[in-house]
Amino acid sequence: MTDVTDATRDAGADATIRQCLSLDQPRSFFLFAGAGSGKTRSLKEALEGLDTTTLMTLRKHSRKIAVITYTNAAADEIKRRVKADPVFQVQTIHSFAWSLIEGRTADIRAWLESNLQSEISDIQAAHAKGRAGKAHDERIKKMASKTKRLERLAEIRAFTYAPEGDNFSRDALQHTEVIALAAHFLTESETFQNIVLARYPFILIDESQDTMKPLMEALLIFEARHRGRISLGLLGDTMQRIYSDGLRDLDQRVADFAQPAKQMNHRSRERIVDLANAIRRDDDRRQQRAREDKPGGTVRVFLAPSEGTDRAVFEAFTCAEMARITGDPAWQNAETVKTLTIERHMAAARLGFSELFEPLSKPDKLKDGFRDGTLPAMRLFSHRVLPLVTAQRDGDAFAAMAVLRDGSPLVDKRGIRVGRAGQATGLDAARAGVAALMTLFKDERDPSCAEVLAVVAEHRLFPIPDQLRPCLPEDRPAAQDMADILAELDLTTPEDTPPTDTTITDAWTQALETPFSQVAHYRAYVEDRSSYGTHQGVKGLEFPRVMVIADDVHTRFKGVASYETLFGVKPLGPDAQKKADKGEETTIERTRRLLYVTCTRAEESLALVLYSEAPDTIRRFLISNGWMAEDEVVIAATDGT
Ligand SMILES: Nc1ncnc2c1ncn2[C@@H]1O[C@H](COP(=O)(O)OP(=O)(O)OP(=O)(O)O)[C@@H](O)[C@H]1O
Repeated sequence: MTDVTDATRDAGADATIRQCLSLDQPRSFFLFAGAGSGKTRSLKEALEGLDTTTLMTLRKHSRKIAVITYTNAAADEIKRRVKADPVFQVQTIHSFAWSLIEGRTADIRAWLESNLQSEISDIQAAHAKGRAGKAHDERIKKMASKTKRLERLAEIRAFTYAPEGDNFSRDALQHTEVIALAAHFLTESETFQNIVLARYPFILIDESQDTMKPLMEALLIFEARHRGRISLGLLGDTMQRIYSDGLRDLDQRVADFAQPAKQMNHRSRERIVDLANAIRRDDDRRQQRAREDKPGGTVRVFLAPSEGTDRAVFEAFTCAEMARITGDPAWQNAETVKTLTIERHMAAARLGFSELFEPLSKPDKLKDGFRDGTLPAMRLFSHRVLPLVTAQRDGDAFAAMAVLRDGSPLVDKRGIRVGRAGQATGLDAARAGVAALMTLFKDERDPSCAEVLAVVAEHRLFPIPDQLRPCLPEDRPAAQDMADILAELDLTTPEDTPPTDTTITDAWTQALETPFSQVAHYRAYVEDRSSYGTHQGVKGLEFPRVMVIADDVHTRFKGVASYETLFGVKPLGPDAQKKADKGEETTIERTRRLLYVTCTRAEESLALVLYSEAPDTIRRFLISNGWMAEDEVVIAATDGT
């Protein structure tokens, strides 16, 4: 018998996956294992390890292996590992869903028609019961726009969809529609199921605990119906489910799947693995082993009162202390410490884009898109104007032209056609617009976003999204002209929302006062290029030094998580208590999972910075629950020093 080592202890899991990925006898599997256990690595190795006969057979019959990742970055990493071999179709869930339904115009139209009709009748029913007021007006608007979309459905020749982009045009589908359509066809259409079976013998999903419920449900139904003809491979960790999109009881839905197990944590040093085990003990009790060649490691908690503590000073002190305790000077270099905050606004303040963040993160219709970088009005600045200005500053005419080609109606061939008699061609107009834009930045000036917007609109450099139109200076005819051009190019949003919502306009009016330089900080942040991340944004990643900041007082979306509740400073509210009694999820479980995800990103050392109304209570919780030793908790004086 060979000796079991850390490297071989979990080898059985990889062997099981290899057996499941068989064209003759495909079997579904569910690899759910803790943080750093090498799930993603197992996925890559399973793909790389496929034998030549299997690959040749797949190619011969134009079949593919679908690999679904949570982010584009993860997809790119896997593509690199499989040397971009087209037999592997690696993409995010939205791209995958779109690849399934793209081109099925008649079916999509029929589904949309019935969906819009039922949405309209739901709104009508609510309308009949409702009273006059804001909601009443909203419903009228919604009904009108949905009715308009319904009437124009027949004219659409082909539906379009950009998994990450702005789905503006009349023929564009929205993200939720694409997911719902794929789920619908997968469960309702036998022909569709046969096409999917013929195309994909194996569908592998990483981070499947967070895969959108409707599609995951549909895949499970589809798999059960065709068991033995397909391998649905699910990888993930229920303890790392951080979005409400994921299927809560996924682990109980896969009783018939092979269930390879893993014990090791290959990422973190022993002390960090011990903490992760302690956090998990109150949940599903799964425990991991650290590698023998990764002993030691450092964990410290830094507690300070939420009132009266200067966050910047306290966090600088934390880094200095961590450098001293670990003997690792990199703790004092902001770029080599990954700082994780629960919400973007905390990072926004620390990164310097608060003036954009404050107004735009409040209104319901803006906050999600703003936070995840998909809000069309924000993208005008972050994904059109910013790269254009950067390219111009760098003297990169090619890059500038690429930005214009991608988004400017002036350079779009339809835009050139719109040029009326006596007007300059689109290209000349674009050049003049860019020159005007760059004058704003002359002599190191940092213009406001409002100034930038005015120039963009006046020169029609880019389409002005609906939400920004009421903010355009009224004395310029460009606003109306732009609306005309948009109507002609059909670049309005599908439901053509009339931009009359004053909350949104007020938010934008305030945000537009922000110096344009903050847009670059914002973009670096949404693209995760800064040294700050959110609890949610770092799944799957790892960093040598991690600082987790928990600051309930500065948490806006109170329902998301509450460290004060997790650590027993605040009790659950009566409603939450009722939920808990019924076995439903509460803030405590959600916060515990977020804490688990963040702490397990650390490889070498971890600092937890907690601001609390009762630091002593937290200290007692941590020590009595065996999460921390006494000398691992550093507590600030009551005045925050
Ligand atoms: N068998 C192994 N031997 C050595 N290193 C490993 C092994 N498996 C994984 N690792 C390393 O451990 C780290 C974590 O692996 P990986 O990211 O695949 O884990 P994961 O289970 O997907 O993590 P998480 O769920 O926390 O995102 C990586 O640096 C990886 O290279």
